[in-house]
Amino acid sequence: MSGTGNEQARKTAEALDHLSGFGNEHSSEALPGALPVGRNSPQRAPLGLYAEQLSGSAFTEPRHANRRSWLYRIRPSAAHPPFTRTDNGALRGAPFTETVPDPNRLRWDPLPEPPRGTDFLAGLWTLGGNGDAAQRTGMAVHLYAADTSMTRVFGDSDGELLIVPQQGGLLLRTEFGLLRAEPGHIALIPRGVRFRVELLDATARGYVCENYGRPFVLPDLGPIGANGLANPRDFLAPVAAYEDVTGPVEVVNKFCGNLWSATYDHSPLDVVAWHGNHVPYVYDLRRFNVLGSISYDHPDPSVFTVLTSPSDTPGLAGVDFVVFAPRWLVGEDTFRPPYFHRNVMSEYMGLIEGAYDAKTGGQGGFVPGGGSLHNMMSAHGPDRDTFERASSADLVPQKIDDGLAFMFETRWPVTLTPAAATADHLQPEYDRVWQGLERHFRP
Ligand SMILES: O=C(O)Cc1cc(O)ccc1O
Ligand SMILES: [Fe+2]
Repeated sequence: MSGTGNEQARKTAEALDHLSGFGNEHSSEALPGALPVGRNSPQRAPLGLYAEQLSGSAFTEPRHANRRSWLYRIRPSAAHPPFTRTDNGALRGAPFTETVPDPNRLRWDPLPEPPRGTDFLAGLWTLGGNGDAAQRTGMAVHLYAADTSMTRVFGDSDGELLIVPQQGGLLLRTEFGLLRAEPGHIALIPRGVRFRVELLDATARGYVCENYGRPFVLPDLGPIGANGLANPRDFLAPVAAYEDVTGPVEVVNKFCGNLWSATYDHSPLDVVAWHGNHVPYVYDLRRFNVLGSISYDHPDPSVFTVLTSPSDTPGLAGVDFVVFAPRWLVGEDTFRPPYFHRNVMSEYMGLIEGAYDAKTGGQGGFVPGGGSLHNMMSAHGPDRDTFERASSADLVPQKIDDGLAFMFETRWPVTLTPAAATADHLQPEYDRVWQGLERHFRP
């Protein structure tokens, strides 16, 4: 996309209005009177629009878990030609069965540069995942690298997409309106919602958690109280905005792991008004209210949970999204960085910027745009340099503000795609960060 194109997208992105609040029953109309009052499906919807319900939960799920939106659109979604299979590129879906699950600690450098002309969808590269899209369980880890705005439209029937930009801003044109997601923000596109990604900068890179399971919600706060962690009002949904475009538009649908394409004779981003709670949103991770220990010991990272996808077992997430945001460390007589551990949950970590406090062991390690995978029960923790430094550090209050890292923590091991298992950017020597940890035992 030309510089002018990006400038136009940036101007649009910087002027957006929002609706605030997580999980709210929002409503919005781009034209006055477009939203029916007092009923969802009048005999004739206002302004000659078509009424359509988009369900994100079974009709009969309990009220707290029930998700649906009503869309008032120029043409009904049903007015489309058949979809035919198209190339999946480097995108894969669950079940992941092409490699043997690997118990080793693994770490990758950033993705290589994309070929010129790569849009967000073509730039998606699947690292691995678990569960089964057709069973609506599990998750996948994708990364993306793109240099071109999409002109086509994408929708994922398999799950919701949690997008974590690492470099380059994104303008998300969705059925519900426009959202801006810069590095340090997250964007969530619910299952089935159609959208197009335009680049706000020359290139864009980031991570995507595709969640096949129950939609992400805010974690319960228990004794923390009524406030803290990610506060609901900081989640921003779009206001209605529509494209009244007649002419060929390619629409790509991901269905049970494969991409399917159809050329519509209009843009499906033609929703003039909507109401409901199955809506896309963005959230600025710097708004996260970080809570931690103000006495001793390093708390478990669950205290940094931004969003959680619950399973049928209380407290056991299909996947948690966790952020390691700037914070103070004040623990007394405490080894302050992440401890050595083996976890039944599997941890994929990414770095948006700067450094991560468990991996201070120098250049070429855990770098922005890279990622690490510590699968179920694999032993990991601070690297040698971090351990040595933190074991003898002067325990004055210390501000950690030189990085923004995150974790997708999932209940099942992550099985790699062949592309991830054999990637040139897979670091062959990652194990070495734990070599040379000396024996200090003095019985
Ligand atoms: O492995 C990691 O770096 C993630 C992590 C962070 C932390 O603060 C405690 C446990 C944990 O798994
Ligand atoms: Fe860990």
